[in-house]
Amino acid sequence: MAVRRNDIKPLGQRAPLLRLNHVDKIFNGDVVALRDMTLQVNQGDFISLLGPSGCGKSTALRLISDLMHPTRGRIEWEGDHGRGDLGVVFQEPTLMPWATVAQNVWLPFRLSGKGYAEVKDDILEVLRLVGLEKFLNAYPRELSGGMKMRVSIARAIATNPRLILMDEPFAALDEITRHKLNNDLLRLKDKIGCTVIFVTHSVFESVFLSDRIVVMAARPGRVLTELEVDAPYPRGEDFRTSNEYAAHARRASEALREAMGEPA
Ligand SMILES: Nc1ncnc2c1ncn2[C@@H]1O[C@H](COP(=O)(O)OP(=O)(O)OP(=O)(O)O)[C@@H](O)[C@H]1O
Repeated sequence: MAVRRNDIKPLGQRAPLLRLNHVDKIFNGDVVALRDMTLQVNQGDFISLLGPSGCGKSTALRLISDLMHPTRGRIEWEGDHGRGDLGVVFQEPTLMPWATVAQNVWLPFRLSGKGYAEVKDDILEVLRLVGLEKFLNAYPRELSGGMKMRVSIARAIATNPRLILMDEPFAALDEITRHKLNNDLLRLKDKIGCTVIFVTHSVFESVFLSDRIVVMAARPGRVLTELEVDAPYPRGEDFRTSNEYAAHARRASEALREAMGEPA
C-alpha cells in the first residue's frame, strides 16, 4: 500500500521533520527575496505561508524542494533526505494531456523505476482517496478544473512523501470549488496524516486549513510572525461559521495588514 496512515500528534508534541535555519536568498546580488527565515517544520504540521506578493513564499518552497540553494543559512532535514521525500502541487495541475488519469498518477512511481502493473493497486487507492476512482481511464481534457487539481494532489501524495508542498493550488478555481477542495484536503489530511506547507494569499483559506500560519512581509521577504490555529481537526462547515474561526481570521488579517505596511 502506497499511502499509509500517519497519526498526527498535538501541536507541541510533534517530531521535527525539517528546519530552515537563518536562510537568506539574494538574487543578482541585490534582490533580497528572503532574509533570515527560520522555520521549524514538524511531522503532521499543516503550515500556511501567508503574505503579499513578492514576500518570498515561492522562493521558500523552491529552496525546500532543492530547486535552488540558500545564499546564506541552511536547510536541515531530520534523517536522510532523498528523492521521493517531497510531493509538489502547483497552481496549475500540470497534467500530461496525452496520458490518462491513472498514467498521470503513475508518474512519480515511474520516475523511481516502478512499472505500472506493480503499482496499479496503489494508483487505484490514491484515486479513491481523492474521489476519482471512476475516472482512471479519463483524459485531463475530460475533467473539470477541480477534478484536474484532485489528480494533481493524488499524484503528489501517491508515494507517501514526507512533505507535501502546495503553491497556491486553488487560487485559479472558483470560490465554490475552492471551498469544496479545502474541505476535501482536510479530509485527506485526516485520513493519511500528511505534513503540508501551503502557500496562499487568502486569510480565510489559511485559517481554515492550517494549524500554523507563517505571516510574511515583502521587501525584503521575511517572516513577520507565526500564528497558531488550535482548533481541532477534522474541521468542516461548523468551524467555518464559528466565532473561533472569525477570531482567528481577524488576527491573521491584522498581521497581514501589518505585513503590507498598513495600520492595524
Ligand atoms: N529567479 C529570480 N531572479 C530574480 N528575482 C527573483 C527571482 N525569483 C524571485 N525573485 C524576486 O524575489 C522576490 C520574492 O519572490 P517570490 O516569487 O518568492 O514571492 P511570492 O511571495 O511567492 O510572490 P507571489 O505571491 O506573487 O507569487 C520578488 O521580489 C521576486 O521578484
